Amino acid sequence: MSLYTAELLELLESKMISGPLPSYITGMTMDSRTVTPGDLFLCISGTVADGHTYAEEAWRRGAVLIVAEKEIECLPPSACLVIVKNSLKAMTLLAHHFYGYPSSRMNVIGVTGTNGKTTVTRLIHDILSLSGKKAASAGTLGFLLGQKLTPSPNTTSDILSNLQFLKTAEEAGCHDAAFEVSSQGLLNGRIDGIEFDVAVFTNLTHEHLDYHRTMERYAHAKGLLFSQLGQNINKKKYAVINSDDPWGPYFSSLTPHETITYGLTPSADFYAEQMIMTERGISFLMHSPEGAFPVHTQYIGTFNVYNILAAAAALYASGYKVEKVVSCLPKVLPPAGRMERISGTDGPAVYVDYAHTPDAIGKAINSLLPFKKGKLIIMIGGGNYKDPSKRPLMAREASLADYVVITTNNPGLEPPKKILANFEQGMQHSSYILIENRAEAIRHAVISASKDDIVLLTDKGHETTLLIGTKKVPHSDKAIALEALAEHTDTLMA
Ligand SMILES: CC(=O)N[C@H]1[C@@H](OP(=O)(O)OP(=O)(O)OC[C@H]2O[C@@H](n3ccc(=O)[nH]c3=O)[C@H](O)[C@@H]2O)O[C@H](CO)[C@@H](O)[C@@H]1O[C@H](C)C(=O)N[C@@H](C)C(=O)N[C@H](CCC(=O)O)C(=O)O
Ligand SMILES: Nc1ncnc2c1ncn2[C@@H]1O[C@H](COP(=O)(O)OP(=O)(O)OP(=O)(O)O)[C@@H](O)[C@H]1O
Repeated sequence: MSLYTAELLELLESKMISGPLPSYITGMTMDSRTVTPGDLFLCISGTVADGHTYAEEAWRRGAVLIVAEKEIECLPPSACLVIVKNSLKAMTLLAHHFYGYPSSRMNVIGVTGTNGKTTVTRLIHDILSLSGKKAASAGTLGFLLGQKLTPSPNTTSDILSNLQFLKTAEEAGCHDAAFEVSSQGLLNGRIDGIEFDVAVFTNLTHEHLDYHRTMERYAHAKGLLFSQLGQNINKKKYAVINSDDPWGPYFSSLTPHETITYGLTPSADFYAEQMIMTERGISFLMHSPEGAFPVHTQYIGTFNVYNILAAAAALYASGYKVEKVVSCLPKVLPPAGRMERISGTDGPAVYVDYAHTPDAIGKAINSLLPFKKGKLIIMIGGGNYKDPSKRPLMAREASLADYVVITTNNPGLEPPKKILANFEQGMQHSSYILIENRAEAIRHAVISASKDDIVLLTDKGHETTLLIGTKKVPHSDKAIALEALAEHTDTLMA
């Protein structure tokens, strides 16, 4: 793939060019470590590093054009440097042109909210795949095209990666793509200019307040997705809104486009009733603008009823028949590490989950309470200075369980004792224990369980590393729990 440089640079209003302009570029990157010969390298000033300091390395690796915000002295005169006012904005403009505006021809669904983004995007992806379509989704679990998964460091990746993914998806014959859209991603321009056709709001509760400071500012950041949806009023687009969430009306008000609501109340366009919960999954009757359909799923928890309604409403807004969507649901598996039951039928029931907000902890516990025969044991954790204000609230929700194991997760450079003390402030009863080491905490939670008990390990889900100090070490809640469980079940059965 290549593009004439002169055509590309015409997009930039004010720029200063020095050095000989190459005729064309063959790629674009903002990371010197990924430069291949013929690339355009964009210097971005980040929070940890400054891309301008890597310009010379990029040039040595074969970048033929450097776009930056200032002069770069170490570049040789033979290098072509284009100076712009804002390289992030320039990158967005250039990238849309370079990748050929794929979102304008595709159906792009953006999913935002505090909890449920991964679950809803994966539901959309898997339902489409099961109905024989090539589907794409992007989020915390990575970029998924068909069944090919490429990991990504962020929930919402940078604009270059997003556009490259959309282009690859379009070329692979994919018409629909579902993106998880985080508040940080929105504020940092990671989805700027992408033409969304459907924007989904799941819920808004306490999270990331170290970053946003207030719920109003957090809501404003998430709302940018809905404002972006409103930019092209000539095209039919939809906002899909959880009408049971107190923030629902705020998000609907941000777009002039049609709103489709979902929830558990009959006034919603998509609503659920007659819910039957078993340990194997939820069944319910889904009312929709196309009629009522019985739904059977392998998901557990009322919160997943909301996620399923959100996915169904988003697919309906995308032109798919509700009956077809519902017919695929029994085969859709929940994403890895989300209320994933890792134990068999002998011994305690052990679940690995990704709940890391007060709301999610409360909902995860409530989803298991109907099946409780003995004790419910929960493990909660946190670390690395990530929104310490949510910790006492998480502990308060965790107090719904009979026994609470409080531990760290990715402690990073934060003192473990301080993390545990933060959680301890919110405990509502005295049946809890503080264990700094996460692996030890998992083993303790599992061996404290009797045959009829339930163990819920939260906060880590699918992740496979643990940040200790500045080092990432391999770690899996699931693997440690399975090992402890195998030994413990033998003892219980002996
Ligand atoms: C604070 C923050 O948002 N950081 C994001 C940001 O990194 P940054 O601006 O700090 O980048 P940097 O490391 O300083 O580097 C600056 C520039 O130098 C370049 N560089 C750097 C090193 C080098 O050798 N060569 C080189 O060219 C980099 O490629 C970059 O262009 O841009 C990077 C690329 O897009 C992101 O991966 C990174 O996310 C970090 C990992 C992160 O943890 N972000 C969090 C806050 C976040 O965004 N979280 C939300 C999830 C929220 C949720 O749902 O829970 C998310 O969407 O992931
Ligand atoms: N609709 C929901 N309401 C409340 N809690 C939910 C909901 N959906 C999922 N959860 C809880 O949140 C956890 C994370 O779910 P999911 O990964 O779908 O959310 P997310 O928004 O993608 O999170 P993140 O952006 O942090 O990756 C789940 O393991 C579950 O405990």
